[in-house]
Amino acid sequence: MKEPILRIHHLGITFSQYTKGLRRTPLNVINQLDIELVEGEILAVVGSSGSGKSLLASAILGILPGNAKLTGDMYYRGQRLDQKEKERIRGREIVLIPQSVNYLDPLQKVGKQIAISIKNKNGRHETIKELVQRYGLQEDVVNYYPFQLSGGMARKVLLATALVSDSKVLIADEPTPGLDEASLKEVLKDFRGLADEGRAVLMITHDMEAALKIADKIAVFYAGTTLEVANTEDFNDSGDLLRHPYTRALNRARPTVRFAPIEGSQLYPNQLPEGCPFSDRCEIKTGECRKQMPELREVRGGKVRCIHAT
Ligand SMILES: Nc1ncnc2c1ncn2[C@@H]1O[C@H](COP(=O)(O)OP(=O)(O)OP(=O)(O)O)[C@@H](O)[C@H]1O
Ligand code: NI
Repeated sequence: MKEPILRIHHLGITFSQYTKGLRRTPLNVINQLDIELVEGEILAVVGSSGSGKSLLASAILGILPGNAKLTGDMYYRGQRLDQKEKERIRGREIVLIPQSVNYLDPLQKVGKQIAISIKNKNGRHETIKELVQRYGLQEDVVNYYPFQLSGGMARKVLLATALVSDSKVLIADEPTPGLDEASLKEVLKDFRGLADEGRAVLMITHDMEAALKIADKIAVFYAGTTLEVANTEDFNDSGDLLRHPYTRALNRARPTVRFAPIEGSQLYPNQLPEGCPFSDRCEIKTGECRKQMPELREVRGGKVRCIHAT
């Protein structure tokens, strides 16, 4: 097996929040996130709103707010990734396409922002021109300021900026909303191209169909924990190859499978049951599930955090 370029092990995030007066209460929002990124692969991270997808990205890049406390370990190329190292490689070796397009510098023209990312100074102009055409942007978009862009256009600019960088790891947080069908295809193709060049891509998305189209593996997050890491092929109509009851439910909810919604909803971090965070909604839970958080373990070529998975 290939050594992962980025490994997140038992990541936890707790925010200390000021409540009445000067009292601080810790709010544990991420419990146990575990993922591995491998060069040449695309890992999609799926999970409902609030499951911790964007926080994972912020934790990797070292851009969490000051009141966040991290636990667990991260390794980049086998070396422990501390805050200083994160700052050193951010934007160079690990590049983020953020969820919010407010990330673009409002005071700088779009073309200039793309140009900064291009390592090879010769041919900059051509590279930008090519990207602009590829994503169907008007040619004069390079002279726009970010406020003059629509949401979809801004997203394409962010994508273009990340694509021309020389990074080893690309993290894209919800890259697809606001894209038309043709651009979506182009983006997914570009991600595949990056992976085929030997880079690693982490794609955070709500769009299960897009994830299944291009990812090699799918990590399923729920309430701040990784419940399963499955191979894309495991998501077939029967769902028999999937390992976790939540992943199977997600699979059944796909329009092309049965469109069966999942009952109940993900609880807020401070309301989670003891033990397995999914146990309050689970069809196969037993008393045992409430005792402790299950470990993420290998089952049939994937990983699952469920004591009943076989
Ligand atoms: N600065 C913060 N202080 C306190 N709680 C926070 C903070 N940022 C995020 N959270 C909480 O952490 C949890 C995970 O948030 P996160 O943004 O990672 O979710 P997400 O999976 O990216 O959701 P979405 O799909 O909506 O983007 C949520 O419950 C959120 O309310
Ligand atoms: Ni998010």
